[in-house]
Amino acid sequence: MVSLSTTPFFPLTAQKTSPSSTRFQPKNNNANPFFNNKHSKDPTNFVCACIAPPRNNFNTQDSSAIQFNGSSKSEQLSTVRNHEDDSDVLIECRDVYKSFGEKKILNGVSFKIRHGEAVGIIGPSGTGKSTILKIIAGLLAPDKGEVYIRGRKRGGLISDDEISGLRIGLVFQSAALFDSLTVRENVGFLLYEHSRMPEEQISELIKETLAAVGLKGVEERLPSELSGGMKKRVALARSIICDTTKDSIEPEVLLYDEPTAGLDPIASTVVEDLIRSVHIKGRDALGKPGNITSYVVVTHQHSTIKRAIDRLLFLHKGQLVWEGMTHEFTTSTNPIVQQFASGSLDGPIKY
Ligand SMILES: Nc1ncnc2c1ncn2[C@@H]1O[C@H](COP(=O)(O)OP(=O)(O)OP(=O)(O)O)[C@@H](O)[C@H]1O
Repeated sequence: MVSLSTTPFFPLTAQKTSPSSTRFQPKNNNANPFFNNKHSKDPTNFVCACIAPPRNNFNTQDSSAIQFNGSSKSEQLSTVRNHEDDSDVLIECRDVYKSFGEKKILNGVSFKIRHGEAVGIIGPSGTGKSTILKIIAGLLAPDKGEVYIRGRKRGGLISDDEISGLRIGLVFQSAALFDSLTVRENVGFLLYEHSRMPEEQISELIKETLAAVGLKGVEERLPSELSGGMKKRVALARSIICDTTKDSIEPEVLLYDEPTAGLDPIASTVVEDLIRSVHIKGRDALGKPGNITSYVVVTHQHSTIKRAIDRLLFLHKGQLVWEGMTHEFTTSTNPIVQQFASGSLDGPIKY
């Protein structure tokens, strides 16, 4: 199943104008949330895709600990414990390179995201964290290197819709809601547009999904009537809602780009707990297990790292320079990690 830009069911080609639905009409016409994305001015960038056939034999154990070898000069990584098999790998980036014009952003990034993982990508500003998320989501193509989705090499951006088996959703930092649509219409957008579910059933599902992210009675509000934290929760609801009438529900990986940026500490905690609660290892506000198989969070916030992430990938100058479990982050002897963790001006990271 192809995924989206902000929701797992987003159509392959992005909307160039406000959504025009046969089931609902926007109240005004300034609504394309995809123009709000941090770097993209061209809506045609918002094609998406990903997937590969289902593979059985998932290992649902936590990921193994991988730690940095302590050498900041070589910035080499050593894997302390290898997985015996890769049958639980949902996404793999292998030696990914990306430049924008003359500017080299990613310089050979490799990592795997496994079934059940909660992974964070951290590192200094401009080091390519959002870029790698967009490459995973299929919004950008790497210049070199490959992305494998459940063991299958992704061939392109929108060309992958014939393969299925994993949904990948990207939750943008800006929440990227359609301004002219109500919360109900935003959350149910793709079900209204692309499913055969009856409207009543969609409405019920929207209500349930909003309740799962702790929002009740806001269905008919416009995004402008919500706080920043509420918008992020609506965006999260839109990402996790899915067509429950389908025979099989595919596993889903959610990619969060700075989900707590701009929020006060308490609102951040709410969002961090929500991210945990919609994961398969969590429980939502209604006490039900979440349906997000694995997730990846790009963040700068210590609270988010501590509260919502189990394993960290540290990117610096377009390379993976450290990876390890979250509890290893603050005790790492790697000077890059130490400087970043302490916020010191002295160290290898220069601005
Ligand atoms: N579509 C694009 N066109 C041109 N340059 C881009 C584009 N997307 C990203 N960049 C540039 O690539 C670099 C990396 O951007 P990216 O957003 O991936 O960094 P980041 O690590 O997420 O940064 P931050 O932590 O500040 O959000 C930046 O210099 C950015 O300006």
